[in-house]
Amino acid sequence: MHSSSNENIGKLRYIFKQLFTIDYVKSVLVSLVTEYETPKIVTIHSWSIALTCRAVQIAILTYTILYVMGYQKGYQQIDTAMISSVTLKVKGIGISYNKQNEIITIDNADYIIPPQENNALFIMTNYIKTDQQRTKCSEGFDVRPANCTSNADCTKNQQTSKANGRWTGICRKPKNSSTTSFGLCEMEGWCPVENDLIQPEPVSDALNFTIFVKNFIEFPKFNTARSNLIHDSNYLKNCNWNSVTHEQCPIFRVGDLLNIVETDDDERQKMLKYGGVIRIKIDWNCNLDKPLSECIPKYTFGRLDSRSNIEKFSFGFNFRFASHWKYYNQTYHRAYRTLTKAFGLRFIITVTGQAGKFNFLTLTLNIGSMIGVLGLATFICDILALNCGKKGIVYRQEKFQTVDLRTRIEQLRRLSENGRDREGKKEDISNEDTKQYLPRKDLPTIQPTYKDDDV
Ligand SMILES: Nc1ncnc2c1ncn2[C@@H]1O[C@H](COP(=O)(O)OP(=O)(O)OP(=O)(O)O)[C@@H](O)[C@H]1O
Repeated sequence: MHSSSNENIGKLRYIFKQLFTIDYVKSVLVSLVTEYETPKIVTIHSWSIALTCRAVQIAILTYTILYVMGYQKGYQQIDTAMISSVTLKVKGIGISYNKQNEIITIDNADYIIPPQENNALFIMTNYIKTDQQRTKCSEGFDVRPANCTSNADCTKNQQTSKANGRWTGICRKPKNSSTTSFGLCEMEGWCPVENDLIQPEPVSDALNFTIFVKNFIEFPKFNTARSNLIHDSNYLKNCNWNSVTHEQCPIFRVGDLLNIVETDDDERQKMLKYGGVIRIKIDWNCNLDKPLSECIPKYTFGRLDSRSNIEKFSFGFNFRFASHWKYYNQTYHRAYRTLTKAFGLRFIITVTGQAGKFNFLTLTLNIGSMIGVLGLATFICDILALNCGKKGIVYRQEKFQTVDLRTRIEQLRRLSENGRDREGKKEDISNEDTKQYLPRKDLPTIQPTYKDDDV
């Protein structure tokens, strides 16, 4: 076992020595500058394989030219790292009524809360205002645990999270009512408690409010900046966005946006009454190989909240805020506040986009990829030609050339026998390692005594 592995190593050494003589290395170096090698091409005369190959090549070329180069503009460098700034301003006068049914006129400073936000805007279209002061009063009707028949009920349920103030432990009942009748627990805090069980009607004219969207963008890779404002101030002063006639006007009527995002009249009215969230998407898709004036935004709109008939638990959009003031006179001072529960439309503005410009490097890379993908045709046709059909075996024989190691070794052996290497020079066969693989002159056969597997 051990001697046979030594024998194998010896054989390999001999072969390598034969292959890598100094003269051989020299000849390889000379051939590097004097010989050009090219792959052998096998031509197969078969119309079916040829047509398949052409069909695949045409499909690849069509895909590359029409889709990659034409539609995807594979010759352009793309900049998606767009920088954007958005400023929003709303105009319009709204009319609402107070509890005494008096007309209240509100303007943008009243209904835009807060006055400025990042890429968002809230327009208050409905509200419940409650003037309050710090004192003791009954809990709200909608706070269920506040229903009581005795003081004990109010002490027991003190920990409710819906409480509007600190409960005093007293059950307040209407005057002259019996001991068994229901009352409400007393609380200490801002009184009276807000009553939002009756929803007022939304601000009329809210649909005619207009939103001015000012958007600036920059594509830093191409050092190009654009704005959504058209350089025609007379036009801008009088226009309102419309998807057909004024699609580049940056002033949007609230009613038009509601019509786009919600087709149902009843649902639109509920959005004004209970609030809602609307998305304004500004999309810049610029081909900077064309004139810069053609780099214009596209506006799309959508609803970002659930409809009232789908979401029963919580629909619309509302929040509370309070404005505080203090009243002083010579004898006392008191703290007051006006609590407002605001319902309205929240607009979220998102800006997306990309710009493309001709770039030679991108073009050559895509052409290189196309040439690489063309090799797929040969790959597919080779599989078909060599493995499918009756002639497959014939094509395989022609295409693949088997290197017969046994013959090659025999050649080397003969060379050694003559005492000359492949360049015709005298071979040194004095080495013991080499000697053991030389044919033994006393044996009648010239067949090698080792198998392919040994090599
Ligand atoms: N929401 C809007 N609807 C209609 N026009 C608007 C709106 N917002 C602004 N504008 C008008 O667009 C123009 C540019 O507005 P910009 O805010 O830049 O100027 P401004 O003089 O500060 O505006 P203003 O004082 O009228 O609010 C002004 O004529 C302004 O009145």
